[in-house]
Amino acid sequence: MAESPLRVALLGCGTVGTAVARRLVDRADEFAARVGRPLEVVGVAVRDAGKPRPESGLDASLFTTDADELVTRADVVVELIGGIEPARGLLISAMKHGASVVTANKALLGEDGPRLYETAAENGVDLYYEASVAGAIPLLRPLHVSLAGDSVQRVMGIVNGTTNFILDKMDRTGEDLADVLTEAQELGYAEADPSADVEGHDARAKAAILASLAFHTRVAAPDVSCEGIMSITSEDIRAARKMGCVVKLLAICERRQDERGDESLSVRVHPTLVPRSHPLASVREAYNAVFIETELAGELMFYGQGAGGDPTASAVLGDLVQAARHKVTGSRGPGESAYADLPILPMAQVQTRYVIRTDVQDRSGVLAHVTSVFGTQGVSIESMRQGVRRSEDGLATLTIATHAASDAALARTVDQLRLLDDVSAVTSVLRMEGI
Ligand SMILES: NC(=O)C1=CN([C@@H]2O[C@H](COP(=O)(O)OP(=O)(O)OC[C@H]3O[C@@H](n4cnc5c(N)ncnc54)[C@H](OP(=O)(O)O)[C@@H]3O)[C@@H](O)[C@H]2O)C=CC1
Ligand SMILES: N[C@@H](CC=O)C(=O)O
Repeated sequence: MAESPLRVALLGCGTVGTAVARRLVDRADEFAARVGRPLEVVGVAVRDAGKPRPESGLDASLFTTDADELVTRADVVVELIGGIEPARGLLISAMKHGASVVTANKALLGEDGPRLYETAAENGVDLYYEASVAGAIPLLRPLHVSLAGDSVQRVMGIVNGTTNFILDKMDRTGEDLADVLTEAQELGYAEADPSADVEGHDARAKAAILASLAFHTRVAAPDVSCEGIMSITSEDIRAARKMGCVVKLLAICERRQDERGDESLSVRVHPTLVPRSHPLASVREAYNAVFIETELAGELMFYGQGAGGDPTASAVLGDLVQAARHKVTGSRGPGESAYADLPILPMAQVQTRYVIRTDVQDRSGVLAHVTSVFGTQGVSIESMRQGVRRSEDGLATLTIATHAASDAALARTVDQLRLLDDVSAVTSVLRMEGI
């Protein structure tokens, strides 16, 4: 007798949901072979059930607006709606009804991950979310499973495709941010509300997920210091180019140890100058790349497509197969590990290198005044370069690169610079990594 199918409910049929559905339809036999039983899509919850969706390959009768009912009659629920509610309530209800769940929803995991892990554990079901960070790249399972015997020191990378697409295009064409953002939206990379991308909130949620897995501790999105790319101008990009750098939005999660040996974490997202010779500088378009530094393995780099329907569907479907196999075989995958309970270092104490651009009066004594401000605040200067005097305003650009300094000391330095008569404006302050 033929095996009865495993029931799959899809929540959402947008950019990612459509790609997932299409593949399930086109490769039904392969999925049945991999899982050990056929997968049957028993329903798809959407906002507009009457909208024609021929690209999904699914029968129109499967579409419904009653997601609450749908999740009660599935073995595996795949959530691709996004946002906090109704996604959270639906996932919790699905797990309470005995379904394993797969989601690509980093906003929800960043906000309320522990509640979801607990519900999964209480109900003996799987919760998988590989697609939530870095789209297609197999990253979370290697971090959580493959590196479980090692000790992660640092995770640093480009985890938002939309902002990388924007910064890369600005670098290559000299265009302004607003023009390039529209193109990223049209290509399906951006979130429903693109401010989540450009203000760094999407990368912040991903950094929280990465730090939690890397350091076996609980980090939520609000714990992550976050600056987006809205203030980056084409002038910043040109100036970076002159210095042999590119600007990238990086997520950085680091384990620190003080003199007494006490451990803490720094988790942050901000635009960063990266030398063109660094591998992260060559990450183009909507690609993502993540470096992991561990005690035993050393440096690992993960690279691939971080956004878009098909690439993200790859990760979602991998999770679906895994969850479905467990349903068939009865064995569970790895659960959450959050025993370490490490404190998060406040951003003011985090040490990075900086590049500060100022417009100064081109007259004698100016360099001495500027360097004395840095000296007073204990910020060590690595190099200083003055451009030629501009005919239109008589000012010159002075670019100062620092050695590692705390965020707080740097902020005081910038405040003091702004008070100097010689300094007409501090035009840019950027952190620098990857040297
Ligand atoms: N796009 C990408 O490149 C990536 C996205 N992700 C994540 O994947 C998830 C889905 O993203 P994406 O496919 O781009 O999103 P879309 O906005 O393209 O699609 C969202 C889908 O959810 C449906 N929906 C919205 N609200 C409800 C609701 N209240 N009840 C039922 N259905 C609803 C929409 O229905 P309708 O079609 O009727 O409007 C639509 O089908 C998000 O969590 C996102 O962060 C992760 C990695 C990459
Ligand atoms: N909007 C996100 C989509 C994937 O997570 C991005 O641009 O990376």
